[in-house]
Amino acid sequence: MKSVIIATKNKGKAKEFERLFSKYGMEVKTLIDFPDVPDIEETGETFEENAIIKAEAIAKLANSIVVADDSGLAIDALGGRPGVYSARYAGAEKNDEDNIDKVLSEMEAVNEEERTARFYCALAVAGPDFETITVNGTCEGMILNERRGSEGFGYDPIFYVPSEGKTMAEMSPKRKNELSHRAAAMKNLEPYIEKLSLM
Ligand SMILES: O=c1nc[nH]c2c1ncn2[C@H]1C[C@H](O)[C@@H](COP(=O)(O)OP(=O)(O)OP(=O)(O)O)O1
Ligand SMILES: [Mg+2]
Repeated sequence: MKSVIIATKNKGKAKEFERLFSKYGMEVKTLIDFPDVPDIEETGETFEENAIIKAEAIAKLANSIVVADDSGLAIDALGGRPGVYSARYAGAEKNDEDNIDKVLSEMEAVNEEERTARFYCALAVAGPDFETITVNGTCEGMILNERRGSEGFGYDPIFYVPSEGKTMAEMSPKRKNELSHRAAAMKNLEPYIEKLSLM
């Protein structure tokens, strides 16, 4: 089976990519299996820049084609925060529960109709002999006042998708992978999957 390296240490993302790439008959390897690989500092100002930084750094180390995902939550009432700081919003140790608590407290006084938000996902593909490419995907939703559901990861329990009547943590993993920002970005990656003969 063909395989692809995803430059992530996030177990939630890894699980989703396993499913998303299995559609192309591809197996996913991540940095979770390579604990010695150092954390790549995400110094970019945009999701795209950070995805490129991660993909290129790991592609260089592995001398291989690498995909990286940089993603996060942009809340309108918070001026787009937590944005590129989503993972470290409540501190450097990257704690999903603390991040959610911080968002909930900042959103406490915000009216229902002003609780609009979207998830962003930038994917970068880097490799030894081509120019790095990037694609994007988004998913629109609303920030709830409390957690709902136990699937998924990150901000999923407070991210409500009106068309589904569910938070992302209440959806099946299969359904989330049909409508998420990551799914949308993967759809945009599709033409390149063949072109880069990742398959
Ligand atoms: O589908 C999602 N459902 C809920 N939350 C999500 C999702 N997608 C991204 N997020 C949040 C989690 C984290 O707070 C940040 C990603 O930060 P981001 O730097 O891209 O990932 P990370 O540091 O966890 O792992 P890595 O850089 O090794 O891929 O956005
Ligand atoms: Mg990160």
